[in-house]
Amino acid sequence: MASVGNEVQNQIYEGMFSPEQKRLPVSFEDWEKAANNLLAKHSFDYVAGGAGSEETVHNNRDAFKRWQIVPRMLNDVGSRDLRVHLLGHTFPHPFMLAPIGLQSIIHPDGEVAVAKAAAKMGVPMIVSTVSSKPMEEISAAADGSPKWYQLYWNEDPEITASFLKRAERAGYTAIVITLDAPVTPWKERDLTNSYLPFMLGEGIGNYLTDPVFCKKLGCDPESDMKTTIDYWGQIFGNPKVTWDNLSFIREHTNLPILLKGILHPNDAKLALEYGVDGIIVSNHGGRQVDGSVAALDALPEIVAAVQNKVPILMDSGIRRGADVLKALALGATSVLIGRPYIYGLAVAGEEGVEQVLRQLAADIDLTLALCGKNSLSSIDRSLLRRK
Ligand SMILES: Cc1cc2nc3c(=O)[nH]c(=O)nc-3n(C[C@H](O)[C@H](O)[C@H](O)COP(=O)(O)O)c2cc1C
Ligand SMILES: O=C(O)C(=O)c1ccccc1
Repeated sequence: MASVGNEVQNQIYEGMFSPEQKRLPVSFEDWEKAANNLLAKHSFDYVAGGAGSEETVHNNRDAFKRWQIVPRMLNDVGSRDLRVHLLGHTFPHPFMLAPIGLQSIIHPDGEVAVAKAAAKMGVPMIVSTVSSKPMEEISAAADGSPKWYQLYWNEDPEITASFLKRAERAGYTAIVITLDAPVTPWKERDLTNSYLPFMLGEGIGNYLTDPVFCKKLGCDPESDMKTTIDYWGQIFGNPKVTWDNLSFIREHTNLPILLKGILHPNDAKLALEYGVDGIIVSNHGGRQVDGSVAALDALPEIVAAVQNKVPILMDSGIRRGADVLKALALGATSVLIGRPYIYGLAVAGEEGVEQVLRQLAADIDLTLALCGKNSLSSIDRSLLRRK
């Protein structure tokens, strides 16, 4: 491999071309296939599936194909700067790990394995409210590496406040509020498999360890799982919240707040009015509304509406380096990946996640160079042509 630029590049490529890497898949499709072979059908379907006919899952991918990269030549790409500056921090790569709940259904080490792999690569992890493990344990595994906390509103404000306090104390540096899941979506694979893992107590690690939850429950949560899950079902989720409820979150945390699940430019404008610190354009990987706009297609109008006032991140359908560059060219500061790292976790635990992250980082680096660019900040709309 000729000239791999700087230290970050050297770390990405370490061992990548050694024969033993042949054990693990390379393409997204092969990771997905390997995960499908290893996981129980209901678990794989839970991850891969989307809402209804899964049209949105397909829309997300099709949207990337409608944009084509027009590479430039002779621009000195010997060393590339892949860093991203976001909310006062500098991250080595332009991607983060999307919040994904219930990871113990994929691998017994779940979020702990993911946190270790992310920390090795300096990739920030966003930890879900419905993580299998408690947020403190995941934070300890991340060993000082940056992580954000994703909040699902609870019916009970005291529990929500307790989660926010715990997140700040455990070293999380931003709060991501997910807006696009006010109710449980219509997911036909899960209904066909009769598999609703959160009703089996798979994603309640944060609740089992929460002093407010436990006090209200009035018993030791682990000793009476049925009562615990019933109570969790009563307080989890809050479809009644409105924009005005954001003030409650603001009052209970000093951390920056990002809203995840914005698709309409008018909602992006409202987000600015309500003083949030960032926006994540996302359709939850196609898991909520069947036949909804692809996240990438929603991005340009939101970028125009926000006018650089806050950073915009994007997820849903990112699979390869070129996808990341397209999202950045359309105005995203960084992106989130979901299923790709979960398939890495399914196939080879921590090592699998690390390998997926390295492969994506390498693909981004090489594609950037081949586009005639040597930094992410030099990417803009002029890199793309709409098909
Ligand atoms: C199995 C699974 C569980 C998820 N759980 C959460 C969650 O707990 N909180 C959340 O905000 N988003 C959740 N998401 C959505 C992801 O954060 C992200 O938006 C989506 O996976 C991105 O799309 P991609 O998988 O196509 O990359 C989940 C997605 C999957 C696949
Ligand atoms: O599965 C999901 O996408 C998700 O966000 C979720 C929401 C509630 C409970 C468990 C997972």
